[in-house]
Amino acid sequence: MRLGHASSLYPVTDILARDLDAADPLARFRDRFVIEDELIYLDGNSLGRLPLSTRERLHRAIGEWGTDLIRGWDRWITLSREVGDVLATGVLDATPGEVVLSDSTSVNLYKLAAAACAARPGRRVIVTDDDNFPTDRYILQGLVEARGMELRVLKTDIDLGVSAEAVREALDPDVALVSLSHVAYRSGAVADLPAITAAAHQAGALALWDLSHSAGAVRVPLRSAGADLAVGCTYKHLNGGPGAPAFLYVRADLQAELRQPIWGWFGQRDQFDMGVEYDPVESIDRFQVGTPPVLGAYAALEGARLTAEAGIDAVAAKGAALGAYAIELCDTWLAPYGVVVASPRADARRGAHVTLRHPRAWQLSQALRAAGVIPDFRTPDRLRLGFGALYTRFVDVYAGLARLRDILTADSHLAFPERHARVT
Ligand SMILES: Cc1ncc(COP(=O)(O)O)c(C=O)c1O
Ligand SMILES: Nc1c(O)cccc1C(=O)C[C@H](N)C(=O)O
Repeated sequence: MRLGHASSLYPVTDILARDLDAADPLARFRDRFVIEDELIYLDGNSLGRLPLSTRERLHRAIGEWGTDLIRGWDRWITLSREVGDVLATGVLDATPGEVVLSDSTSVNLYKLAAAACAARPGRRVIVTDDDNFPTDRYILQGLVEARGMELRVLKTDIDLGVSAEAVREALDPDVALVSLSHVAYRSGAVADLPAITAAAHQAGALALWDLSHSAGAVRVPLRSAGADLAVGCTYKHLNGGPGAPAFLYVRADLQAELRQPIWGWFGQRDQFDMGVEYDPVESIDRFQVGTPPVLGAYAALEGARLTAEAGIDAVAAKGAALGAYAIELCDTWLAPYGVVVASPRADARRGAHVTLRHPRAWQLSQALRAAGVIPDFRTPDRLRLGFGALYTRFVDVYAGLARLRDILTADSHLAFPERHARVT
């Protein structure tokens, strides 16, 4: 599906949107989700929609709890690996045995960052950027404080993301780890994972990627880039549901070498022998900690399977096309009202969300909600529109931006109170 780039291609009717939906190879996947109203949901990159199969699977899982009781663990005990393998092969371009479902993204980031630093003794710097997601920055701040290390924070253009050049300049023999987001949460900018990973390796450092906004949205070239480490959530583009467990990736040849700091019994060799001393297995399981949340893991499994079934290439192409269409409509309709595209314009440099800048973004977000459109507000003045390739239609993008245009035309957002500045 290709979009042109001349605004004149977009007449102020929804005919093109309807044509694009008619030609969309993923259109049939929308029926696989619970969608019971006319809401225009453009926030799937905070929380994805509920797949029908997940609702059904969770009912079944609860039934299994009721009848199987402790015997259910015969199956549940390997569920985290089962989901990991679906993610590895169907979503992330990794190998079975390199990904496991575990904990939250925050906790996984801590585990892998600490393991990486321990594997590079004598090096005292972690490199990140000032627009990395808050939890990433906080986890790294805590880690360097605890280990007597230093956090080297790159200044980023928040619309364009972190550049490989900037990372290269920050590297020296003191750097143990580079920890960045692949797709930036605010702008959707895609970092050059292969180039940055290669630069980190050249400097003798490891690279750790947060894939929360990438998994199920864009291709993640872990294998071809020789990526070391990654973490990410399953509740955004993977539609795993609120609080669904996160995943972590460790390249196969690094697994036995790395030692993570939370020594739990789910990483232990012969777990049910209840050994006295911690003796972790050599596989990806050594990065697990404790009992997995089984219901959330089933939800993550169904979500991951849906993306794998659709195919990540088709998913990425649709996300890019929806974004390109939103950008065109913004240029055509919204630019005269002072709305500026605050995401990379090139499809290859953008994930599955588009961010718009406007001084009254908060009020616009409230007015949109009142008009049946759910966007996200992000500080300081950003309206973020997330596209779920499996369920967002081009007519949704059209209607969402048409309502934004109407709000701006009527100044109806001014009726909503201003947001008191809070720094994030
Ligand atoms: C890039 C990124 N990392 C991490 C998180 C959240 O991590 P956690 O699930 O641990 O709250 C988010 C969103 O909440 C995110 O966008
Ligand atoms: N994880 C979230 C939560 O627990 C509550 C509200 C929102 C979220 C999000 O996912 C926010 C999202 N990561 C973001 O990029 O802004």
